[in-house]
Amino acid sequence: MPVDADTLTRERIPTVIVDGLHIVYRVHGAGSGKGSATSALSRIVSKRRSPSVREVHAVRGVTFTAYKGEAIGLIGSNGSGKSTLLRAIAGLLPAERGAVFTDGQPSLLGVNAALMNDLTGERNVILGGLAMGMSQDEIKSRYQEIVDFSGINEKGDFISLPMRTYSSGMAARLRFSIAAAKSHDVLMIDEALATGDAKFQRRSEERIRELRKEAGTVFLVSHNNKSIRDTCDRVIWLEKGELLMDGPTDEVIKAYEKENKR
Ligand SMILES: Nc1ncnc2c1ncn2[C@@H]1O[C@H](COP(=O)(O)OP(=O)(O)OP(=O)(O)O)[C@@H](O)[C@H]1O
Repeated sequence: MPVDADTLTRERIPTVIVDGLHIVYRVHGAGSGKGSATSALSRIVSKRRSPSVREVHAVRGVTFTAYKGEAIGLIGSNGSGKSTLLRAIAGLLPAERGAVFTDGQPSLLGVNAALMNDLTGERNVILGGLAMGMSQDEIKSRYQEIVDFSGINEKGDFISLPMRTYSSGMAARLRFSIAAAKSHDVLMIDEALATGDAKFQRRSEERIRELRKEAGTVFLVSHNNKSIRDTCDRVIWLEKGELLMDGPTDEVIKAYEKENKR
C-alpha cells in the first residue's frame, strides 16, 4: 500500500525501547537467620554454604516501545517493579539481561530525587536546575516561576529556610516544580502526584499535559487511578516484575480494577 505524506508526518517516533529487560537486585549480608545457631546447624546438616548474597529479580523480561508525545502510566501492586523499571530507564540500574534504548536523556523525577536537606529551598532550586543542565541565567529567569508553582511561599517565607524544615508534601512539591521547569525528552514521575494537596495535584497534572505537548514522553507511576486516567493515554500493568497488559488507559485500568475487586 502506498504511504502518503500525511501518514509519514504522523509517523510515530520511538523515544524509549525496552527489550526483554531483566533487573536483579543483589542484597549483601541478608542471609535469612544467618547468625542464629539453628540456621548454622541446618546449614551444616544440609551442607549449604552461607547465603550471604540474596537476589531479588524485580523486573522479568519486560518489552515495550514508547513514542514521542505519549504519556504512559505504570500500574501494579506494591513491589511489582514499577519504580525499578523507571530507574532502569533512567540509567540508574544495570540490566541483568536485555536492554534499554533511549533517545535523549531521561529525567527521573521522584519523591526520592536528591535535594540537599540542609540547604535552603532557594539553593536547592539553583542546584536542581544546574543538575538538569540549565544555565545560571536560565535558572535566574525561571526562579520565581518555580517558587510560585511550588506554592512553598504561600504560608510565609519558607523558600529561605532549610529543606529539613519542610513537610514531606512541601518537599515533594518543590522537587516536582524544579523538574517541571524544564522540558524533558523523557520525563519520569514516580508518585509525585500522590503527594501535595488537591490544588497542587491539579496544577501538576496540567503541567504534565504541557510538558507532554512541549516534547517527549512522560512516564507516570501512581497508585491513584484517577491521576492516571486524567494524565495518560496508555497504561502498562506490571505484576511480579512481568508485563501483564499494555494498552489504552481505559482498557487496562478496567482490567486492573476488576482484578483488584476480587
Ligand atoms: N534497593 C533494593 N534492593 C533490593 N531489592 C529491592 C530494592 N528496591 C526494590 N527492591 C525489590 O524489588 C521489587 C520491586 O520493587 P519496586 O520498588 O520496583 O516496586 P513498585 O512496583 O515500585 O512498588 P510500590 O508500588 O510499592 O512503590 C520488590 O520485591 C522490592 O522488594
